[in-house]
Amino acid sequence: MKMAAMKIAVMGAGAVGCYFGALLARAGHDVTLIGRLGHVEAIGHRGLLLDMGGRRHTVPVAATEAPAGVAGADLVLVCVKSNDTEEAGRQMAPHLAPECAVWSLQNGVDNAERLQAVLGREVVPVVVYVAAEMAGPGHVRHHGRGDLVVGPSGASEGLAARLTEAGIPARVSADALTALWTKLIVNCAYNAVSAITGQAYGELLPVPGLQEVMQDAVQECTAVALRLGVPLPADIWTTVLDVGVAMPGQRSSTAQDLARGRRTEIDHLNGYIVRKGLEFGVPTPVNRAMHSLVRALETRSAASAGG
Ligand SMILES: NC(=O)C1=CN([C@@H]2O[C@H](COP(=O)(O)OP(=O)(O)OC[C@H]3O[C@@H](n4cnc5c(N)ncnc54)[C@H](OP(=O)(O)O)[C@@H]3O)[C@@H](O)[C@H]2O)C=CC1
Ligand SMILES: CC(C)(CO)C(=O)C(=O)O
Repeated sequence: MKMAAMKIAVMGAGAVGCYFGALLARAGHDVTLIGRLGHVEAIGHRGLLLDMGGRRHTVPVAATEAPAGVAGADLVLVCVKSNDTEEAGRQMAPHLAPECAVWSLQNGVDNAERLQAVLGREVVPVVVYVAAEMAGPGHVRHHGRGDLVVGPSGASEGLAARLTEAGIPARVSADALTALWTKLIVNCAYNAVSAITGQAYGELLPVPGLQEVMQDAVQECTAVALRLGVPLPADIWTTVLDVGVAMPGQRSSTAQDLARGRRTEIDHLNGYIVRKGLEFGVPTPVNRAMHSLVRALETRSAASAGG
């Protein structure tokens, strides 16, 4: 028997939100994207463009600037950057239906917790494995993967099954926090270094001494995770190294944000480790240096963007 379509809202119509929103709309779900005017107008005018697998798809989907677009949704996917979490939460809060499930599809380890504090309801952390970018207004380009690891909750299994049917492999795992932390540590190793040097991973890994600096950052992250009681994979450095080796041409999202004059998520990557280190008495000098240097670059790129 065919299951009824779900009503799904995406808060933050950017790369991640448009990619998953497009797949869900194509599978017949009633999707509303909530985003900025340029994207909303383009999507309203000619549909959402999705470049995937060497083809361009035009996906008819509702799009609005109004946070009230979450009203009546069975599921809200929160896909804003980590700096925008609280604001997005405050905007959505008055409109959420009582039974609506809220998932955080964001990098960083505390978005679900921060959103939960604003909304006063459960928010499920979801680890997102995808490479996607906005190619223009209402136009998303998919580069690879597209699977989710979903934190456990009463509704997680049922919803993950529906997403999997829609072509989004989603598995529920009690280890979602460990997976989020592993991703955070990868980001803490590469993102600032790539942003500061302007190099791709295949260029920076062979630089004498740089891997040792990255290893020091990873060791600090591991010490913080241990203090917080978060289990990590046994050889986390191998996991970190493998990511860079597998994508030699990649520059970090932090490097890309800086190049576009956008605020980075560094406060929620190395900056998070520094804050937690201070709170629990764990020294984090390498993460502190990475965080401060990227903040300095942000100031410079904002000043040049302003003229
Ligand atoms: N892109 C990728 O491949 C991956 C990204 N991630 C993570 O996913 C999260 C989302 O990233 P990504 O999709 O790349 O980011 P994007 O910047 O592409 O998308 C976020 C969008 O949400 C908009 N937005 C922010 N606040 C609001 C609001 N209150 N109402 C409406 N729209 C809003 C932003 O607008 P504006 O820019 O004007 O603020 C932006 O257009 C991040 O945490 C990222 O680290 C994880 C895995 C892969
Ligand atoms: C490319 C990757 C996986 C590692 O830095 C990433 O998540 C990012 O750039 O934010």
